[in-house]
Amino acid sequence: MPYVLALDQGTTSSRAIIFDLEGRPLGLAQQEFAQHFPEPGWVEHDPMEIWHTQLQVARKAIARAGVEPGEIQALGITNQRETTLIWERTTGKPVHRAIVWQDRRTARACERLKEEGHEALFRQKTGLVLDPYFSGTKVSWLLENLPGLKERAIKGELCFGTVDSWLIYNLTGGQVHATDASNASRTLLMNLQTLSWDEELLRILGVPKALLPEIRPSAGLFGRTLPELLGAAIPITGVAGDQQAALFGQACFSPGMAKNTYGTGCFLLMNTGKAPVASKNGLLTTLAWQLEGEAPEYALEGSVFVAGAAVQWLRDGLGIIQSSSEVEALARRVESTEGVYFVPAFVGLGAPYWDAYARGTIIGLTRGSTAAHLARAALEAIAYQSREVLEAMEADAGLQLSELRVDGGASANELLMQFQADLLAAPKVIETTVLGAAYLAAVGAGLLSKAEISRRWAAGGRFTPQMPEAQRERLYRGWKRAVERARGWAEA
Ligand SMILES: Nc1ncnc2c1ncn2[C@@H]1O[C@H](COP(=O)(O)OP(=O)(O)O)[C@@H](O)[C@H]1O
Ligand SMILES: O=P(O)(O)OC[C@H](O)CO
Repeated sequence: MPYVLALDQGTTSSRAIIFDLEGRPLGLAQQEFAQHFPEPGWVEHDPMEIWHTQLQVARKAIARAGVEPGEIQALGITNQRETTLIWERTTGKPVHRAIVWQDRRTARACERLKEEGHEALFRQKTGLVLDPYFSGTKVSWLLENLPGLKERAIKGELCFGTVDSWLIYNLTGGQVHATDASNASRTLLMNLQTLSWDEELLRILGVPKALLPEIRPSAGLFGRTLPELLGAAIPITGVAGDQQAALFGQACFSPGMAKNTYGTGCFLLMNTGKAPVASKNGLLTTLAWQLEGEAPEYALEGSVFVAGAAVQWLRDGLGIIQSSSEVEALARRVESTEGVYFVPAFVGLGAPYWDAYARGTIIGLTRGSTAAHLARAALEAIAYQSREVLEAMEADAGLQLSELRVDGGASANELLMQFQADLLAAPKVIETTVLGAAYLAAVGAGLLSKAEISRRWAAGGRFTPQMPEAQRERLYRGWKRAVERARGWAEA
C-alpha cells in the first residue's frame, strides 16, 4: 500500500501527516515553535528550530501511522511563504534568523523603490505589490546589513531560500538547492510569465543570481531524503506554498473556484486558469501551481496578515484565554460586540489596503466592555477582512462566488464560520482539511491524477447565512470606519 508523507511548515507550527491514497490521515504530529519579535514590527524564526521541529514531527507521524518508511512513496512539502532564509552552501549554517513574512523592517525600502518609480514594473512582472511582505526586500536587507554577506553571495558561497528550499536542502543532506514556482512567485524576483528569475528585478534589488535556488515545477522529483533522517530514501515529489497547496487540496481546479484558509493570516485564492489575471482592486496575481509537462495555472489572491494571530495575541499578549480554542466559548458569552471593533493591523494591513503603517486598533469601548466583547470582536475581524478581499476578488473576476471552501486552524471555530457565512450572505461556507501537499506529491510521483483528487474532495461541514441584510450591512459599515482609524498610524 503506498503512503504519502506531507510536511506542513506553518507560521506557528510544524506539522506532518501520513496519508493513504484515499486522502485519509493515518498519523499526525504537530509542534509549535518560538516567535521572535526583536523590535516592534519585526518577526523572526530560528531556522534550526524550523528544521528540527519539522524533522521530529515527520518521525512521529510515521511512528503513529505504524507504516514502514519504505512504504512511503512520495513526500510533499508545503510551507509558510515569503519567509526568507540565507545559509552557507557547504555547511548549511544559517547566517541569520529567518525573516518572517509578517516582518515590516523593509517598509522604508519599499517606499524608496516606489519613489524611484519601480512599482508598475514589479506589479507587471511579478503580479505583486511593493510591500515588505515579500521576500525580495528582505533578501536585500540581509545582504546590506550583515557585513561581508554580499561578497560571499556573489561568490556563490551562500544559498537563499524560502522555507521549502530550506527543508529540501536539509532533507537531501545539502544536495539540492531548489524551490517550486509557486513559492518563487512570492519573492518579487520571479517573472510570472517565464517562471524564471528576472535579471532586471534582481539588479534593482541588488540580489546576485548565484544566491538563488533553481525554480522547478510544483509536482515532480526534487530529490530523495537522506535515508538516516526518516528511515528510507523517500522521493520529494510535491512542493508548494501553503496557500496554493490548500487551493490544490480543496480541488479548486477550474477557473472561478476559490478557497479561504484561516490560519495565522487569512488567504483567499481563486483559480483563474492558464493565464495570469491582473487585479484592479488591490489583490495579487500569483502562480497556483505548475505540474510537470503542463502549462502553469494562476490565481488571484487576497492576503490578510492577521487572522488566527489575533486569537494568539488574546492568548499570549493579553492572557485572557489559555488556548486558542477557548476563544469561542469566551466570545459566546455575549450576543454581539456591542459596537466594539478590533482591527488587528499588528503588522500593517495587506489586501486590499497594502498599508505597512496601519496598526492594531480597538475602538468603541465602553465601561460595559469585557474580555468577551474583545474575543468576539477578534473573531468578527477575521470575517470582515475576508469579506473585504472577497469583494475585491468578485470585482476583479466579474463574478459572484456561489460557494467558498474553507480550511486552516481557525476554521474549526463554528462561531467564526457562522458569522462568516452571515457576512458573505450568498456563499455557503464549507469546511474540509488541507491535503494539498500530499496530493501534489502523489501527482508528482504518478500515483494520482487531478480528476481522482476532485472525486475524493468532500465537505466536512456547511454553513448557510442567517443574518438579516440590514444588520449585516450596518455591522460592515462600522468595520470600514474602524479600519480608517487604524490606517497610517505608525507613519508619524
Ligand atoms: N478554535 C479556534 N478559534 C480561533 N482561532 C483558532 C482556533 N484554533 C486555532 N486558531 C488559530 O489558528 C492559527 C493556527 O492555524 P494554522 O492553520 O495551524 O496556522 P499556521 O499554518 O499559520 O501556523 C493560530 O493563529 C490560532 O490562534
Ligand atoms: O502559516 P500560514 O498558514 O498562516 O500561511 C502563511 C502564508 O503562507 C504567508 O503568505
